[in-house]
Amino acid sequence: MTIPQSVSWENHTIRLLDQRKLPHVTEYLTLGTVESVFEAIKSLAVRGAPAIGIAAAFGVALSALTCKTEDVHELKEQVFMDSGYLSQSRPTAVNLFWALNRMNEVVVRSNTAQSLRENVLAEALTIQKEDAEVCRSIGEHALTLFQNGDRVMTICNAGSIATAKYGTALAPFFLAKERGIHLSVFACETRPVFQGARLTTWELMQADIDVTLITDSMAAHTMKMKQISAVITGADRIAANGDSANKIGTFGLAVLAKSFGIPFYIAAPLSTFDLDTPNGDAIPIEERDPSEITHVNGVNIAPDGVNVFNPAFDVAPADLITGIVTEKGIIKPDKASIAALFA
Ligand SMILES: CSC[C@@H](O)[C@@H](O)C(=O)COP(=O)(O)O
Repeated sequence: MTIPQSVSWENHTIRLLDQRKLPHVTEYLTLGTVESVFEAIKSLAVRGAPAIGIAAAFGVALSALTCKTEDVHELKEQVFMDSGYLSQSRPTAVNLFWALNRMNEVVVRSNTAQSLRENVLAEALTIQKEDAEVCRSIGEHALTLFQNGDRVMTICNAGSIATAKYGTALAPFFLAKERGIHLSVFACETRPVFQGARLTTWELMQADIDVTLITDSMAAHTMKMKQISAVITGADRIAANGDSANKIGTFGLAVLAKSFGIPFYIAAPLSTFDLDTPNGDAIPIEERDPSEITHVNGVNIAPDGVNVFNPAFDVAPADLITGIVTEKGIIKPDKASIAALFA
């Protein structure tokens, strides 16, 4: 695959693909402070649940490496403070909190300042490496759901740049391509920030995968006219009962899929499940700046002062989800199956 890596660790800094500039400009940010990592996550320079977790993990490594004390207690205090700060960058993707918890555990069990620094960097690199393997497995399982010639709809970008590699919902398309299986993807543009129009189309075109861009409002008509065979999306947080939060518009696709009798799949790693959240109503939904809706590429397209509601995510209830594709296989979206996954 020729798609660039969204996050990497280079020369004691984070090299970050600036996803806000894609597809027309491929530019990298060099992040050397925890504050710059926070800003990169908040402003969507890095986005997608697993990639946010990876960036935050490297942020914790930066915290440890840039704090100059040799007193391990002082160092721990600083790193925990920075970890807490990073946890406030975005509220919905649980991968952020999952990655920070993993990093915090490593901090707790480190006995010297030097070992702490070595351990946190090693853990961040492990989180990244594991995510690539996990995404490939998700792709393998998801590919069993599709047949040569299928037309599949997706929304947002759950691709390679939203993860360490391969993506979640897009992983089966990359694997299908490798194996000569022809799948056509219909990508919803994903207002307001256009992750579908800018990122999903770009990633799939880089890999020479058949992709057609539609606006979000064309989903129902396209399902009918183009004989869409399935919908697959990523997730930002899956509650203990299977309710799944993902990019705004996903809920609508799930309702439409049900109405057309089309299977609706969520593809996500175990790090996206939150067993402490009982159902979708308890998932915190991020609300973002109104300018994301009133402005397109900096141009104001709405009357000044208009009221705006800009939730970044919605929740597809479990009863609309046909199956959740994980690295351990495809499960039913219910409490028992999810509990069994973690048993
Ligand atoms: C593998 S990425 C899964 C989800 O994080 C993705 O579908 C999504 O909703 C991303 O939202 P974003 O606001 O772009 O971070």
